[in-house]
Amino acid sequence: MEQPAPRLVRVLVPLPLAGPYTYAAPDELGLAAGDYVTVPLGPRHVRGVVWPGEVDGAIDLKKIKPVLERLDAPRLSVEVMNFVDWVSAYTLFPQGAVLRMVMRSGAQLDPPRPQTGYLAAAAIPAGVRMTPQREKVLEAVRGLNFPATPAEIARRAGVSDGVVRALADAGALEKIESDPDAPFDPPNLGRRGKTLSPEQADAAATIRRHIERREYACTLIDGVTGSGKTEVYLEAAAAALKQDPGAQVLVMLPEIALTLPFLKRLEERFAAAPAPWHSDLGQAGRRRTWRRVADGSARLVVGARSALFLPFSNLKLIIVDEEHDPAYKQQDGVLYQARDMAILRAAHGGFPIVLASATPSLETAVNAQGGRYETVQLPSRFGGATMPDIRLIDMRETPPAKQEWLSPVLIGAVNETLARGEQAMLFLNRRGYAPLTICRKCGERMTAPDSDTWLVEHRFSNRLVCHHTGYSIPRPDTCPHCGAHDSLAPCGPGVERIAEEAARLWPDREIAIFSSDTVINPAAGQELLGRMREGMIDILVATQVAAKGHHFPNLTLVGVVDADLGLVGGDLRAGERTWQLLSQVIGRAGREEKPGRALLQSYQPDHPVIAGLASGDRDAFMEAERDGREMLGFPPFGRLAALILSGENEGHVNSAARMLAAQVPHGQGIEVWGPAPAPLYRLRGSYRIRFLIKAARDVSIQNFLRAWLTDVKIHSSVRRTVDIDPYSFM
Ligand SMILES: Nc1ncnc2c1ncn2[C@@H]1O[C@H](COP(=O)(O)OP(=O)(O)OP(=O)(O)O)[C@@H](O)[C@H]1O
Ligand SMILES: [Zn+2]
Repeated sequence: MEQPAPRLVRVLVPLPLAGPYTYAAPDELGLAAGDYVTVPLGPRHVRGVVWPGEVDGAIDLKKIKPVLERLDAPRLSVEVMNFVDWVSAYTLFPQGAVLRMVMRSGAQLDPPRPQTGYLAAAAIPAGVRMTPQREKVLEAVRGLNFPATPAEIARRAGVSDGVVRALADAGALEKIESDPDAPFDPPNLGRRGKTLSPEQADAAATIRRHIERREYACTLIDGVTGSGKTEVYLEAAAAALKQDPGAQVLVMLPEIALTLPFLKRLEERFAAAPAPWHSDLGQAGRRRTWRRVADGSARLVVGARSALFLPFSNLKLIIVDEEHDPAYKQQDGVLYQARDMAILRAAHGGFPIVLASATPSLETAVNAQGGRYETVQLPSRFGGATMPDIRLIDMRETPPAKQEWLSPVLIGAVNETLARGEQAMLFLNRRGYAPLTICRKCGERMTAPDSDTWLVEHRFSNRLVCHHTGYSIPRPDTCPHCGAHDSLAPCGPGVERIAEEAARLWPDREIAIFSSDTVINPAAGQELLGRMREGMIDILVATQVAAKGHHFPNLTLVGVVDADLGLVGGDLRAGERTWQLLSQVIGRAGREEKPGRALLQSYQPDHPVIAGLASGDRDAFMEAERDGREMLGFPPFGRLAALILSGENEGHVNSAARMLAAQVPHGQGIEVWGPAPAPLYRLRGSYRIRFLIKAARDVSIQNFLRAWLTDVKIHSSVRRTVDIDPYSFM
């Protein structure tokens, strides 16, 4: 008798393959689209997802292998699967590479392993011998409000694991088996937020109307720094959560430094901690959030850009805070713009999205002007606080002392501020001590051996570091080129050097550096921010990590050490970015009753960006930016894509570039520039060549690239990376 033909399914695995593969679906597994499964792939077993859509007709049944098992996890929703397909079609990265962002390592699909943790026992059994080390453990355990592992307790107590285990064995600690995927407490929706000002209430009502209609709509909250945008969108979040008992809300933030204080704020608002998603979460924390987002029980999620790819079961609102922030662009792996993809997600999911910013991106501003987004405005600070007074310091007229960076005018302002018992921030968006190290003897510049990049001196760690690749070496005593002793001289300042100058000027004051080097983990960041808020720090020397979101009540002076810094280089968004960053930083000053001021040190005070910041005329600046981009047909008036060829064999990279250049297809409304050596021609030992493709708005740049790239076969050692809507031109 003939076997009945097996039912066939498509399975997408989280690998950069062409698309889903076909497998036989054993009846007993009862498979449906969205199920997580294990399938054989060559000699390996891999995890993937049963993908929607028809199996390709021409299939050799003899070659079809069966799905091996179905994994125990809630089905991936059709919406998320569609989203994976759209992101793939938009970015031109394979579906499997996008699915990988949803499935991660796949470890969260393993069955849960109960976690053993310990708390303080009610009493210490008689006869347990106490030692100073054991005392430390007991003290650490008494401070716990959750069962912790022996390793965690040991870390807190500053002893070895063995001490903890011995105490546990002696019965002095209580053993608790806990659910590693413990559900998140539901948000308390009966709790009311802060009483909104009339402007805030209007803004919130507009967004609520979109939520009630259960339709896609994009609303921009355009409000100055400190205007209370957060309170407005929290009202919207509450409304969406109330509307439907299963609804999920995602709040996206550009950076982890912002995430932690924000989690606290939400916890206060909803009397329950939201589900967090960020790089510092650890395996267990990630797993818990992932599983609870998948089963729908995590209703309020706060995360960095990758949170957009969590397996939501019922997402009903997305909020993108600081929507203009360039950190929303993912710069490795699948290259995507999380704000743009969030809008796509909401549009296809048929639910509202909210963007918030004090300095909207030009893309967003143009969409708002064109009526594609609705805008709600908060033109003044909450509670009557005034906007800071902004002044330029012309560095040509009042220069700093030799080998110093603060002009007498800024120094005077800091003195006044400190004398009033207030705090100052000195802002310089450059990590480390000095961006360049030069040999005074032979003129050699210290560069990375495998990249065309300068090595940045870091005094804390006494190393020279490449900021592009992370490569570093101990700071040498002799010049590697001419061998001269003690000849290496730092050129220019980074935050560490500014802090050194500040310590010379204000030796009795408390000075702290806030940058990603000095704040190595979120806990350290929290601690520093706490000290700053409480006024224990007089002068904070900071990079852009301190620029956004923070609220320091007693900070009244912001000094921008080098306002011109971001303007160099031919980046299409250099002016816009400088504007946004400096507006954010300035916005940290005077957020409560004491008025704030900002001083910008500049060697080109007439530059339109610098002059515009000083006059505070955002509309004029945006208008000029807009006209410039429109004239050149740059985004959002046209589309851009970059094609980067890279490889360790320079000859292969060059010939691939020539082949591609020779076969550029003809396309209406499309221009291809290049090939040209990338500004960073050598990076991590690879040679890099770039093309830039510009298309009119109504042309599919993806179709053009697909046609071009599938036709040309290049050497297998050459990597080809497509970057749709590039933000980096290096
Ligand atoms: N309706 C309100 N009632 C009481 N306090 C409020 C209200 N709205 C805002 N605030 C307070 O004002 C300060 C600024 O508000 P918020 O952080 O929401 O502003 P923002 O516009 O998001 O700021 P930024 O863009 O600078 O980060 C916060 O301390 C906040 O708690
Ligand atoms: Zn030398």
